[in-house]
Amino acid sequence: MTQASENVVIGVIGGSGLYHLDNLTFVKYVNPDTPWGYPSSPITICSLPSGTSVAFLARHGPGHTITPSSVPSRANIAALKSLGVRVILAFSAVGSLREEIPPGTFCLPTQVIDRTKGVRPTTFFDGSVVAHASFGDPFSMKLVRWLEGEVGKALASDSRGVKLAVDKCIVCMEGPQFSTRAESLMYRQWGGDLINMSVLPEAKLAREAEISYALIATATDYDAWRPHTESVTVSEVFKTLQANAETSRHVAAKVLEGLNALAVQGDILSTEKGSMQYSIMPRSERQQGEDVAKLRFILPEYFPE
Ligand SMILES: CSC[C@H]1O[C@H](OP(=O)(O)O)[C@H](O)[C@@H]1O
Ligand SMILES: Nc1ncnc2[nH]cnc12
Repeated sequence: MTQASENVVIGVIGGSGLYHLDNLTFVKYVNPDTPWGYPSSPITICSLPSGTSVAFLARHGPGHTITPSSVPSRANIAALKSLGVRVILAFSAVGSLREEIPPGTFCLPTQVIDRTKGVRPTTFFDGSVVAHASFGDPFSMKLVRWLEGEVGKALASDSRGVKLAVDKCIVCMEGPQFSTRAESLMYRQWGGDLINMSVLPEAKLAREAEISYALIATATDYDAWRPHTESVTVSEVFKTLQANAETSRHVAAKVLEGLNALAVQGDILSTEKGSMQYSIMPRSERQQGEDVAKLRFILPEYFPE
């Protein structure tokens, strides 16, 4: 296993349609081997105009060959953490469950409803070391509040006229098939505003690794709830995917410099950093050495040699 810190503080995860940040300067690829295997794709280290490096990872692989249920999220989060990443800005193509969120809208959700089906590993603590991370606020609220202003400004400076919706609730479903109309209507009744297949377990694992995580959800379709309208298809999603990816690259280029400065200064990390200290169940001689060694990879401060 390689645990070579690149002194990169910000990680970007790209979803459907967002397979690179080629508007930033390419530096190199790195491919950390983690106790949970290799990430979805080699990670691209890119530099911002100031020379600051950021890490980019394509969630479904560079050729979109990994289904949402098979994304190696533990390896992805562990690999980013091993490079030094403390903040993840994740992008996702999402369906809209609300008339007022048309395709093309960018959203910053603050809540999640879990409709995954237990087929994805959801924790780093599945061996003899047990932990219960707080997840009432599944996104880093300091990060989300900062992004509301900065993403809003970035979108206002772009010619596409994309709107930003805030304080939304995203449903994470098990794909790969899209929802039935009945499910889509039910999610609306539950208070869901958006739907995707990817935010979990990614957000949970980022929390366990004490990484501040926020999602920029980019709406591609109206899912299946609208009467007299065709339910979502991949060709529908593709109509907005490319434009959303270009806007995402514009947003990333605009916000990453400020985000890096804020992360280095530290306050934006303060809710997540240190949060696992009291989430890990007390030590016992029954904890296995190999489990402790794996956890040392993501949380070395709690599992010293
Ligand atoms: C291509 S439509 C369904 C697919 O798109 C989203 O992926 P991502 O979140 O990585 O942008 C959604 O979650 C599904 O995985
Ligand atoms: N309608 C939808 N349901 C789930 N994931 C999606 N990703 C994009 N659109 C989606």
